[in-house]
Amino acid sequence: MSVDSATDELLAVENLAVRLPGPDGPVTVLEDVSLSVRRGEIVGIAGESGSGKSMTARTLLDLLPAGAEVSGRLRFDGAELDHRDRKAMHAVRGHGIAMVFQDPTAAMHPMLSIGRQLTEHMSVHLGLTRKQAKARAVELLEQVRLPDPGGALRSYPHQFSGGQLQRIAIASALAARPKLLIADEPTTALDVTVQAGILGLLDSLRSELDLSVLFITHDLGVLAALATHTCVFQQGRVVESAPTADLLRAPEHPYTRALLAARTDPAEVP
Ligand SMILES: Nc1ncnc2c1ncn2[C@@H]1O[C@H](COP(=O)(O)OP(=O)(O)OP(=O)(O)O)[C@@H](O)[C@H]1O
Repeated sequence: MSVDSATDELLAVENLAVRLPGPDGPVTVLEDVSLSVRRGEIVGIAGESGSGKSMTARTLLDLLPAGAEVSGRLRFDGAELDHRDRKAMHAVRGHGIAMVFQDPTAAMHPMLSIGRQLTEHMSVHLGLTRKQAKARAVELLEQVRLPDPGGALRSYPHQFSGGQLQRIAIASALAARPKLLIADEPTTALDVTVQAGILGLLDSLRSELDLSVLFITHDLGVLAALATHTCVFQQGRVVESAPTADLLRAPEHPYTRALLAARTDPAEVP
């Protein structure tokens, strides 16, 4: 590996295994998972429901259920991460890695204005004054191309469309200037055109902020124009890992081929 590619690395996961307690003893949910993300790169994680995509994200964010057994190596931003070191994991979760989910309202309070949600979060976690937090909130909403950021701060979640709410959730996730954004099916609940807007936004943020993105999806096709590299998960393992263009053009693993074949072309739906 050249020096350049070594310093370029933001995240490296090596031989990660996760076991969760079950009624009949520990259940393996991840086995021998390895992947890496460079700075300013979007990497896709694809696989069916239950394949371990979210568990991988939850391991990185230290959000595993109590009693989880984790083994393997995690390296983030040049430092070895010890998943047993709660303080170090907490620091990474707070500042280095942020997450957006399929349902943007999941992390929002329906009765609080967008401004209050964004600024309170920043006052508590980043120690900003009210004025600083408001200025930062406007800046964040501009970054996610939400029209009229000032007006948006005075509005409530129900006044926005699903796509706009997802932009606000992304703005909130960017508040602490994370280096890695984990996006777990962020466009699955959206119309196709709105979906394209969010994908375009993530790619712009990637280049403007040198942000890395781990994009989780069950739809391999979404990754075509977005992710440079894709890992395909099946039953808690990475069965194929390749540059996205190669993987889509010539999938090697039968499971990847099946995933591609299972894609529904909207034009074919009667
Ligand atoms: N709290 C839990 N305790 C035990 N097993 C769990 C728990 N949560 C998830 N699992 C199991 O872990 C495996 C991986 O689940 P995971 O949520 O990572 O899948 P996924 O690929 O993200 O699926 P989806 O697209 O539905 O979110 C599944 O077999 C699931 O049943």
